[in-house]
Amino acid sequence: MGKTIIEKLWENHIVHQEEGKPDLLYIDLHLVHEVTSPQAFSGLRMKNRSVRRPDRTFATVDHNVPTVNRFTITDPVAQNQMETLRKNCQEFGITLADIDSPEQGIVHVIGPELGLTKPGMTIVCGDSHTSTHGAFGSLAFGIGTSEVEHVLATQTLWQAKPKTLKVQIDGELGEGVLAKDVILYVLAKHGVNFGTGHIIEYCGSVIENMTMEERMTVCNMSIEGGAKAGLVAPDDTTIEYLRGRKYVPAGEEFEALSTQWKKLASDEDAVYDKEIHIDGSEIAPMVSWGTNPGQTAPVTGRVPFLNECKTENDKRAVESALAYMGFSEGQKISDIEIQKVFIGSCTNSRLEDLRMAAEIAKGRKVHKGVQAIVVPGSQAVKVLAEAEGLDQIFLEAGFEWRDSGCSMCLSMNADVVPAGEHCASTSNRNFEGRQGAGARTHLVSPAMAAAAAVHGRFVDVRKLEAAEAVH
Ligand SMILES: CC(C)[C@H](C(=O)O)[C@@H](O)C(=O)O
Ligand code: SF4
Repeated sequence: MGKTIIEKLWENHIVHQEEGKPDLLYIDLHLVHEVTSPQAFSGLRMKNRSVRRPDRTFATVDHNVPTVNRFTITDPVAQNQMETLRKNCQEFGITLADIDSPEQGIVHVIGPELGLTKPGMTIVCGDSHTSTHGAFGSLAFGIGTSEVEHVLATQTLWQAKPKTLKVQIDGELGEGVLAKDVILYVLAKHGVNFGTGHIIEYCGSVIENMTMEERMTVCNMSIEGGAKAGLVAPDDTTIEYLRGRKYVPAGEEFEALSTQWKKLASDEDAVYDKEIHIDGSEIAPMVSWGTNPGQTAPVTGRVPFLNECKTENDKRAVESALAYMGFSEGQKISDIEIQKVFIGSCTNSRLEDLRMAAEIAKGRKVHKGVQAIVVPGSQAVKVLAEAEGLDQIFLEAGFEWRDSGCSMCLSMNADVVPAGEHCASTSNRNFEGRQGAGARTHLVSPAMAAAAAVHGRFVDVRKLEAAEAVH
């Protein structure tokens, strides 16, 4: 019987295996940020240990960096975490993309951008959205702080082997339907637990036709479906994205690596523990209306009526989401008024995402009473976006143009949504209080977020001009 890419990656990294116990896996790349690493380094220090492979470890600051006046950090907790990471990296010999580095950015944006992320690798980080790196055909997952310490000390990790899940998305996406809509649709249809205990392989024509940026958006939210990780087999798109990047070998070595990478693809006769099939042509631009990413509807739809809930549990979840979000049953998505717009996060803050938002923003104006911020995922994305004039498009339309960081994705820095306000956000999580106490998050694509900024409510990006002719 053939093997899935998931099994191939797993087996390639086993250092030690014993019946009935987790496997010991070798870790190729360990990414580190300021929030989940301080205790891990303290642990090392207490035990008098060093970092086993500083050359396979790379750090940056992202969660609590300010996105305006970035060198004036007023929050003492943020200041302390960043200072601690700086000291730890110096002491243990780890490369740090610090706040003043042109390589600084959200850890899941800079890994791929620098070519640290490569096919065939095991990649870990003390952060749940490490699944993003799976887009490159790597086994990438988030770990806890004690595991961060274990990897720092040994470059290995104990892991029980998860099951395999194939998510095949065939057909073609309609105009205006983006990668974010694809993953939101999967979550709306299959719920936030469909991936529990599994590693997902995404495949099918829709995935094959996606750029690396789009694949990253999809893999990023695997964790929202409960999966351990999500990945896409490497192909020519992957190889062309990586060619010439800073940490990727050049010349003949690159060609040899590319040949190896392609062999990772699942064998024709590989069998998965579970499969999900989706027709891409059914997907519309999506908007989350509730307090988990599965509580999502097409922009043309509405929030549920309570009597549509199939179980008591469902009903309770919908009831509490409606109360938190301030909605009544059956309310139309297009009637939701928004006050904040956040274009950013490791889900949707790469150059392509910003281009798609700018396309909508161009020649339009942010709606009165709406604050809209655009936060590039890395300083490198910022430079590239500015080189093609995207900052000017946004600024002329009334958006704010910021420095890179996690920003409004979670309330760990100054970018917070006030209680009761609705935010159209290109991020990945919408639970209660995520963007600030009482904040109401709606997960959408970059195009949908930009359109919401212009209209002050959700509009169908596929019918933008028609909508504007009416108003
Ligand atoms: C702060 C960090 C531990 C957290 C995570 O692991 O995901 C954050 O990145 C998030 O998105 O909630
Ligand atoms: S952008 Fe958001 S989801 Fe991504 S790492 Fe930062 S806080 Fe987590």
